[in-house]
Amino acid sequence: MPTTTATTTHDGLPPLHTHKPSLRTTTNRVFVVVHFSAILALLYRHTLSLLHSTTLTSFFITLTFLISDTLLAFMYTTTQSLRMKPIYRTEFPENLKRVVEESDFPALDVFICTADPYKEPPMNVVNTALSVMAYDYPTEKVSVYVSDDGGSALTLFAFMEAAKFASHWLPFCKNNNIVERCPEAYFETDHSRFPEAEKIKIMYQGMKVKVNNVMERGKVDQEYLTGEQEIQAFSKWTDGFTRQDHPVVIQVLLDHSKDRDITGHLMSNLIYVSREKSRTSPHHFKAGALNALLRVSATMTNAPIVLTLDCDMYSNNPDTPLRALCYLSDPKLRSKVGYVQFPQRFQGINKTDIYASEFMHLFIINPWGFDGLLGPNYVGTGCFFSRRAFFGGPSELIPPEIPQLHPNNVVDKPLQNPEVLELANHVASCNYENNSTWGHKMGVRYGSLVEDYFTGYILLCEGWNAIFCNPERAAFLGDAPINLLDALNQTKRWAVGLLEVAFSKYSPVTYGVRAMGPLMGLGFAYYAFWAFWAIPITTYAFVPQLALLNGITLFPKVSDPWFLLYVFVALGAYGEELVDFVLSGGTFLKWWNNQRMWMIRGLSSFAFGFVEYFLKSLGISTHGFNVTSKVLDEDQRKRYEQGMMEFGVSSPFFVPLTVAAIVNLAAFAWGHVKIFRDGGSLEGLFVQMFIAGFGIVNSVPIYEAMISRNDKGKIPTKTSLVSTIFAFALYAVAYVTLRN
Ligand SMILES: O=c1ccn([C@@H]2O[C@H](COP(=O)(O)OP(=O)(O)O[C@H]3O[C@H](CO)[C@@H](O)[C@H](O)[C@H]3O)[C@@H](O)[C@H]2O)c(=O)[nH]1
Ligand SMILES: [Mn+2]
Repeated sequence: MPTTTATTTHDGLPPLHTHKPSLRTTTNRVFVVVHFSAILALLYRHTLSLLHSTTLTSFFITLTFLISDTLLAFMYTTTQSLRMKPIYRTEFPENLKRVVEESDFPALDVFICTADPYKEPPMNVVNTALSVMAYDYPTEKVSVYVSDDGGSALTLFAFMEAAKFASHWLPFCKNNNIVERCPEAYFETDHSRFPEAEKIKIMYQGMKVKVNNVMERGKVDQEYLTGEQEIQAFSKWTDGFTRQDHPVVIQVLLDHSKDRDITGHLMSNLIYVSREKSRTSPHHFKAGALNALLRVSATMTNAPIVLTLDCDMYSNNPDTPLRALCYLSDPKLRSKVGYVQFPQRFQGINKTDIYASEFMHLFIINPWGFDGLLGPNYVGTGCFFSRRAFFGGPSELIPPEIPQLHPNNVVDKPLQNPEVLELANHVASCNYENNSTWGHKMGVRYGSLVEDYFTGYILLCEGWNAIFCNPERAAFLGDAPINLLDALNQTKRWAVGLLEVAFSKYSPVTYGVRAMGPLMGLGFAYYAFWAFWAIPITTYAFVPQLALLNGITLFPKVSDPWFLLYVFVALGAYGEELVDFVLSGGTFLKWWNNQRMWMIRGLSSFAFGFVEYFLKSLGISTHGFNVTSKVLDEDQRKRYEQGMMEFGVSSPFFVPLTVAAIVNLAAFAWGHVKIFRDGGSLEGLFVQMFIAGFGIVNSVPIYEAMISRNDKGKIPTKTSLVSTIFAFALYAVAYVTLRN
């Protein structure tokens, strides 16, 4: 039986949270010993055959499998660390007000990042902001900061409209106790039982039309502006203003000391920030944006709790800050907890999640595993930080360069005080960080395209703990890519960013293990070396098949006892994943697609990520943060909902996938010919036939997209042709090398 440890804050006070270990802990631990022994036996066998290889070809083939299987074993070991002590938490937000007076709740600064109005429609960003402004939290304590790295007047315009709409939307939500506080999501369903709902819906749609008009024109015309103040706000967009080169823009859109909603209640602060940009200084993408916000917010409100959100992650539950507080205000945890991470969960995923973008392992399963150790990784959004965590480890504060940025500083001036605004502008300038430790010892860390992973990891290394909070009703809902190319580009960016950490002096296998112990270190290494999957996946996608085409046997016969070992190792690994996945709330089909996407990424995102990383290290190319598009194409959306894989464009990503699909099919067919026509024995070729067959089953969407589809999402003929040529070339190379 699991033991339940309830944490009571003080004598007699009700508990704020509890947690229990996973029931599978013991099974997991026993299984890893058995399974790992089998893996070692397999590697031993490879080593023996390597030593006894008779020809150069067999030597190289064995070496390839030895390397691939060693990498598989390494990745396997890293994931096991997260199976050793998973825990599940529950919190009791309903008890919070009995433990902490509402007036003692800490203030909350919310950061929302956006970077490009054409890839991240301003109306979506507005929805995210409105959903958090409507939190069930004392309004005077909430400040929402929008960081616009796109430096777009269109986004500012949308937010001016949003500020007006908020004065209707916020009281409507609170007075009617609406759960769904993101207007777009709310109005998707019918709400005729609230008389005002219709009126507000019309208002919302009016705002949408206005914003979309401005978007279409690409600029904010004077006719849309009311009053001197609004005109003034856009005066910074002069002719020389571009997204890469522009001054700081900070605009207070709502000021809680004076702006009231239509029922007369004060509203939370809403502040638009676009940090200064110049082509000559590095801006460090989202990490830079967050650091600028950390400083700007410090000068204006300096709330002790900071929530970071991506523009596409709206709040789906108004009590979320209370849940975070259940941990952040617990006196037993308070001084050690650096952040409380909520999982990324998504809206609009299709029934079987064809692109595996729910990332069940990344966002749910592994965080449970981390949570039983020191805490989950930070995933960039939906995370409540203690501001203090950005300034050195729990026992050693690194003071910022000016006292106003100190996490304990109390801001005693109003938001729009000229001195405050002047300082806010100063700390958002692009030279501010020169000769400072921002991004290195302080704030969000620089040097990786996955600033989230890197920063969370470093905070944990510094001695902070973190909490994984996964309430039943999703706290936040975000957008996932709905076409294959977007999905693969996203994982390629992650793969590159993770390699940047893997090969830095902070590598989890060295630095991480030293700082946090082997289990945490390995858990983080699993991600750092993510791109390494490319090697075994590519090997298994091509080598057994090319050997089969040339009649060469690579694996033990079915009657050989070693065959059983192979079966056990493979089924064990796959089976364990399946059990984990399904018991964590997934379905069999989602799991199936998840494993397919793992292979697809291996052949594309991971492989290309690898190449890109090494080209960059050699100084041959550079890489940037390519923002994922959140714009929905209606046709694409329909195909996505029907579960069709979207190719459409010709991209190098699709070539290895298509080549693999062709080679596997050819090998499988040729294997049959050999067995049935030439009377070959299935015994020896069984494993290779099985692998090719498995490849084929996984490639079904690719065959469909090559041959039987006629919609815009099919594989372009050019890609099919190029891939066929590559497949032949591979065959030719194999023929020449394997047959002698
Ligand atoms: O120069 C930049 C680039 C991006 N962003 C913002 O970063 C967020 C994430 O970008 P997105 O294109 O949505 O990337 P995803 O791959 O979907 O994001 C995941 O991966 C990122 C790291 O690669 C993390 O920052 C995110 O939180 C995490 O959800 C968005 O809000 C962007 O507006 C900026 O503010 N400035
Ligand atoms: Mn995103």
